[in-house]
Amino acid sequence: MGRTGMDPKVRTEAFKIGFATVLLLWLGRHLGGAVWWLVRQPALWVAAVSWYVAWRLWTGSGPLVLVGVAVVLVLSLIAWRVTSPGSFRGVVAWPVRSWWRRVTVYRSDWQPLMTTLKLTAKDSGDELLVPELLRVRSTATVDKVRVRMLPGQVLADFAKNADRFATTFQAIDCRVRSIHRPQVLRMLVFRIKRATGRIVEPPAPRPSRVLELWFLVEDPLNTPTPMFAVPDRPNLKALGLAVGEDGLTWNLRLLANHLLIIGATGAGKGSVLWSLVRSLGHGIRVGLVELWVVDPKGGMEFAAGQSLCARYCYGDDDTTNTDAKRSFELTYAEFLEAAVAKLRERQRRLRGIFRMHRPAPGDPLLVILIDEIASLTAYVTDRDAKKRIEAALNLLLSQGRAVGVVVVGAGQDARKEVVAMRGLFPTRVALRLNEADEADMVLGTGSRDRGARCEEIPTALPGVGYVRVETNPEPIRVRFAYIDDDEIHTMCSLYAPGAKQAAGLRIPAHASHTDTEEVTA
Ligand SMILES: Nc1ncnc2c1ncn2[C@@H]1O[C@H](COP(=O)(O)OP(=O)(O)OP(=O)(O)O)[C@@H](O)[C@H]1O
Repeated sequence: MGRTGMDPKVRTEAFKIGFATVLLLWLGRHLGGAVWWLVRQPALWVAAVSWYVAWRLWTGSGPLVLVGVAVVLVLSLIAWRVTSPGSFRGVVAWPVRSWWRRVTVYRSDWQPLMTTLKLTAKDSGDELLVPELLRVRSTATVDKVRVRMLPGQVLADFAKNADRFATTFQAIDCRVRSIHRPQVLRMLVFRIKRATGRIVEPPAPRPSRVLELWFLVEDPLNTPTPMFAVPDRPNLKALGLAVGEDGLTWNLRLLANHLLIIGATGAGKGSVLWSLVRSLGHGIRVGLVELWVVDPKGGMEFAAGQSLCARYCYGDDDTTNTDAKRSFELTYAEFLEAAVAKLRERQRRLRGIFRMHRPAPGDPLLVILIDEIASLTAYVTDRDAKKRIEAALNLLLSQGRAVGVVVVGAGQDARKEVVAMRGLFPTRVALRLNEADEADMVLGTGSRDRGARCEEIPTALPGVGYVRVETNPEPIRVRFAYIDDDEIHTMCSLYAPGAKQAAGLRIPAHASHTDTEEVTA
């Protein structure tokens, strides 16, 4: 080794570049950057074109014409806002708000904040590197700010500063969410394969260096979520049940899924269950969906909706249990074993033909809905019943998804000794909980650190909770729609299996929610 520590056999050649080339390269780089920046400034373009048109009108036709055009423009915008509020928001209101918030709120304090939080770095030339503020997308309630992290940074570096971000930008709260890299080509290949009948898994999400900060500017969840319109044919991959912090609908994928709902007493578990049942209304009516309900609270939750169920069981003084000496808990076991028999029958029928059951009238999606799941797991005293229930439940949870048997369980207690099989539920909802450590028990380790502070949900906000889906570890805060007793009676008359939809009868849409405006207004 030589004095420099380099291999003496390796010779580094010196390249000489002329001053003109260096200047050209420098200009090319900076001009290219400037052009690219200009292309990405729609507000600037709109302003420039408006000024140009205004100037031409002023000089060509006089100020009166200019004022006339301005008045017509304003009136057109008002008419658009009134006749089609949804498109107006998407095309005008939210983009303008996004630009305004970016310029007035986020841009000026961005670099000082990054420096204070030590999220900047210096490159070899001593130039300060700052995480790049990419774009701001605002809804009526949330600003979604995209940031490109510096090399070496991870989401946790930002997540631990969420409170500081919120305070700096005067937001109610701030959530740090990861963004997956777009996979246009891989998704295209996946869709083509699926369209040609090949059952393939969608491409796994790819991490990226971009993350999103969600600043909650107004909380749309402070007001109850109105009921959603019941679709004529439920989309089992996206059932609208709740509203998210961005004021938009949160959809549940029920197909090939299981759902666990945990919440303290009065947290609003009933609203999640009934919102789900209601969204399935027409599916139940035409036999696309079959509801099997276990209601161990003596029928207190679901008795009013019994006519919607293909099977219904409430244990205790269940009329189907005629032998007084027999433990009522065996009724639960038999109920779940009947579901397992269905599962086995479907496995036999579909083996080698389909890998995924496709629900259809006559061959429905079976939804096994269990309220107070602890009554079937932890509180069972009959040992035989306990073993049989556990075996059946585990089978349904581990093998049911592919054959169209879905389990929806609700309860108050998420401890492992109470719901040992909680890991088998891909989608989980944590409503208000009593203890801080319960959020991680329900939603998975690290969920509380990612913002799911369920113990802080006020008792005055029943139906508010955090949802975590299998494909995204970040919990989403939502509020479910509340379904009252009158609505349950209406549902029974409209959606009971086989209920006739009279010709020409328009099923009342009830209160329907479609997007932010209706919620926050
Ligand atoms: N989504 C909601 N929006 C507004 N109010 C709600 C909502 N959900 C529930 N409530 C109110 O809270 C009360 C309690 O709700 P619910 O009975 O669903 O709670 P729960 O979690 O099922 O309680 P428990 O475990 O004691 O049965 C309801 O009577 C209703 O007044």
